[in-house]
Amino acid sequence: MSDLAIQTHGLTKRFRAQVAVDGIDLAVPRGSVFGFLGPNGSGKTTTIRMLLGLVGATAGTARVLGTDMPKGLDDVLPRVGALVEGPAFAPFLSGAANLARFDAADRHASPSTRGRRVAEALDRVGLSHAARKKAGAYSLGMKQRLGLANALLMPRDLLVLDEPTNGLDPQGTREVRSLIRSFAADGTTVFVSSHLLAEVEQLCTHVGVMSAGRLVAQGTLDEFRRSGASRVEVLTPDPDAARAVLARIGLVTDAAAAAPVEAAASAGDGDALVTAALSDDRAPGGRAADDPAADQPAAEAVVAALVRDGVRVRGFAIRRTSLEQRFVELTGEGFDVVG
Ligand SMILES: Nc1ncnc2c1ncn2[C@@H]1O[C@H](COP(=O)(O)OP(=O)(O)OP(=O)(O)O)[C@@H](O)[C@H]1O
Repeated sequence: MSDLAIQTHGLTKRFRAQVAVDGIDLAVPRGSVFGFLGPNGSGKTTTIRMLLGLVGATAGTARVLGTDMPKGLDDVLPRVGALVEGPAFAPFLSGAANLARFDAADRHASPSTRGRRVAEALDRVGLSHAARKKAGAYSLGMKQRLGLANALLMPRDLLVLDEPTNGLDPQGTREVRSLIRSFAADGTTVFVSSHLLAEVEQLCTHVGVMSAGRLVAQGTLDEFRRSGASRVEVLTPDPDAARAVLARIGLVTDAAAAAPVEAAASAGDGDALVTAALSDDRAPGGRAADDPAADQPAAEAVVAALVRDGVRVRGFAIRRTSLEQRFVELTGEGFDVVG
């Protein structure tokens, strides 16, 4: 059995002249909560629609739960719960009656256990109290939870959720996120798209970043945290000697600062800030696989080398690129970072 819940190779979708999804190689590990992150229009929904067989791919392959798609749709879909663009609920039917209708449309679902399935799914998303209320009178958050209940009518190995908190107020957002955490805690793989970096940071173990139809990076969230470029900052009255030492141990120093530094709290008269790039700017899963950062010295070795050569070190810091900056670098676009 493959240890990937979703795997694609060169998956592509063209709408006439426009390439909506451009040859992506996704690898979503089983048991992960995989955040599919990208700005609006970057191709997330189109990818999800291809994975679920709602639209055909122009090129490339996709495997879902170890089965080739769309050939294996009938076998795979019963094991996949999906929330894509909110299911169409009948507003004049109760929440429970809506779920019963969806359940009845599933040929794998036995009618004799329908009532129990519906009640359990409503309970799971905290809607038991509103089971008899008309769906049209539900709040947006309740409708979204009803959609999740619909995805949970049967036991699932994989949940595919397209922007599940879109349009929700903060309370509804919190509820839906905590539900997603509870699904993951049960061992279900969750593939969730979002344009919110904060959401992915809070929820996900893995992340894939889309930009203009391309998957520009993917990996664990921890890999992303470690992947940004770092800079060494040395506050010293001996900037020329410091630069010479940094260059000797293989760091590329920045051009000399134009003026002595006054901002740093520890800066004294004549102190200057010498800076150098510590690690290469690389992304997990990116195509530049060679890793020049592996040869670079550890931070403590930098300090030791400076002191050994008599450089007076009055301040030392490693500054890491923030995750937000990292995503902006990758996508070339600003992200909504709140939410
Ligand atoms: N049926 C279609 N016909 C033509 N173009 C489409 C169609 N569906 C999507 N597109 C285009 O493909 C691109 C990717 O859209 P998609 O909806 O997949 O992005 P997204 O990342 O999900 O964005 P959003 O968060 O806004 O939904 C967009 O430029 C969109 O206009």
